[in-house]
Amino acid sequence: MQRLLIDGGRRLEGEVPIHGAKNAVLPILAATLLGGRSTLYNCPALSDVDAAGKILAMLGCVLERQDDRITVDARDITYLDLPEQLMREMRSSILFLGAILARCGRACLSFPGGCELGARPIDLHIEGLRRLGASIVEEHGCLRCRIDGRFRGAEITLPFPSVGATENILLAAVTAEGRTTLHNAAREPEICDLADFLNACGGAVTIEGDRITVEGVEALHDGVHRVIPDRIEAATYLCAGAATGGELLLTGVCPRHLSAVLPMLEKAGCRIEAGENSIRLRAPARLAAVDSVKTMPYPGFPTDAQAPLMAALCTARGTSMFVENIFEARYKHVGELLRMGARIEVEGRVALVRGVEALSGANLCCTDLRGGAAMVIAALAAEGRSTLTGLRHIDRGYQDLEQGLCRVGAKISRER
Ligand SMILES: CC(=O)N[C@H]1[C@@H](OP(=O)(O)OP(=O)(O)OC[C@H]2O[C@@H](n3ccc(=O)[nH]c3=O)[C@H](O)[C@@H]2O)O[C@H](CO)[C@@H](O)[C@@H]1O
Ligand SMILES: C=C(OP(=O)(O)O)C(=O)O
Repeated sequence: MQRLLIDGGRRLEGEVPIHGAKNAVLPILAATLLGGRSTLYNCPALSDVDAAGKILAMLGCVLERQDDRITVDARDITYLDLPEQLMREMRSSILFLGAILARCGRACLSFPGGCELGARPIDLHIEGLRRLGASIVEEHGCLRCRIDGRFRGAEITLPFPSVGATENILLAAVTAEGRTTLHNAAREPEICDLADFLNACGGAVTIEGDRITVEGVEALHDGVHRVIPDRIEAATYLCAGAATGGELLLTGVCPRHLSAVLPMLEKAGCRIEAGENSIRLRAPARLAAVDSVKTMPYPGFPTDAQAPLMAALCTARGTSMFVENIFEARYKHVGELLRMGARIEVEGRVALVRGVEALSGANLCCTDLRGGAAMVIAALAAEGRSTLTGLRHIDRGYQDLEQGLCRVGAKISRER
C-alpha cells in the first residue's frame, strides 16, 4: 500500500506552476466524441484523465498523449456501451452520456453510483436529456437510452445549477436540431471552458450569466483548445502556504476564478497580490479565524476548497465557521483532523473550527480527494511526522503534489 510520509513544521516558500483543470478537461474529453480530431493542451496527468482516456479508447477513439497535449481522433466510433467497471472508476463518466447519445443515437451505461460526498443523484442530467428528446429507461442499475435522429432543442430550467447536468445538456444540445435555452445553468469557469472548446469546433454556444443559449449545428469539426488552469489546485497550494506561514508565488493561474477564495485568505491575515496569471501569497506566522465560509455555486466559495481551507484554519487564532451547502457529506476529513489535535464540531451543514496552538503528526487515511488534500496541508503545518494512506483519492486530482510541495520546502516522500 502506498503512503506519504510528511515531516511537518516547515515554512513553504517559492514558486508553484499550476496545472490544467481536472474539472475542465474531463467534460472536454467527453466533448471530443462529437468532433473529428481534437487537440487539447494543458491537460493534467491524473488518474481521472487516464480513466476518461480509457473510456474514449473503448468507444473506438484513437488517443495520443505527449507531455500536456492530448489528441483524440473520434472519427471512427465503434462501441457504444460503457462497462460498469469504467463507470465506477470515475464518477464523471456520466458526462459521456449526452455526447454518446448525440453522436450515436443510443447508449447503455450503468449508474455511476454514490461516492464519498454523499448520494450524488443524476436526476437532473436524465431529466435534461429527456427534455431534449431522449428516451431513458432505468433498469437493473443501468440506463438504456436512445433518441430518434438528433436531439431536439428545448427550453430547460434547472431547479439547481448542477455543474454536471449543465455539461451533459450542453453536450447534447450542441448538435441538436434548433435552439436550446438553459436557465439557472451552472456558471463555473469549467462550463465556460467547455463552451469555448465546443465553439472552437464549430458549435454555437453563448453564455450570459446563468442563461446558456445553444444554436444546434449539424456536426462539429476538428478543434484545438488550451484547458484553463485548475483553480482548486491553486486554492490548495494557497492554503498550504497559509497554513505554514509561508510565501508562495503561483504561476499559470487565473486569479479571477478565485474571486471567492482570495478574500477569505486575506481575512485570515494573508497578503495577496494578484497579477494577470499569477498570485503571490504572504502568510502571517499565525492565521486569524474566518467567521463564515459558506460554500455556494460559482461565483460563491467553492465546495472543493472547503476542506483545504479548514485544514489551514485549524491552527488559526479564534473560531472559524463553515457552512457546506453543496454536498450533504463533505466533512469526512474532520475525523482525521481531530486525530491531529484539531478542535472541530460538526452539526449538520455547519462546522465550527476552534483554532488550536498546534497540530501534531498522526497516521491518517484520505477520505476523499479534497479531504486528502486537507490532510496533506494539516500534516505540513503539524509538529512531527504524519503518514497518509488512501492516496488513490489524491491521485485523481493532483498532478505531482509531493514534487510541487517539495520544491517549495516541504519534506514529503511517497513510499511505494
Ligand atoms: C468533475 C467535476 O466537475 N466535479 C465537480 C462538479 O461535480 P458535480 O457535477 O457532480 O456536481 P453538481 O453541481 O452536479 O452537484 C451539486 C449538488 O447537486 C446535486 N445533484 C446534482 C445532479 C443531479 O442530477 N441531482 C442532484 O441532486 C448533487 O448531489 C450535489 O448535492 O461540481 C461540484 C460542485 O461544484 C464539484 O464539487 C465537483 O468537483
Ligand atoms: C468532488 C470532486 O470531483 P468529482 O466530481 O470528480 O468527484 C472534486 O474535484 O473535488
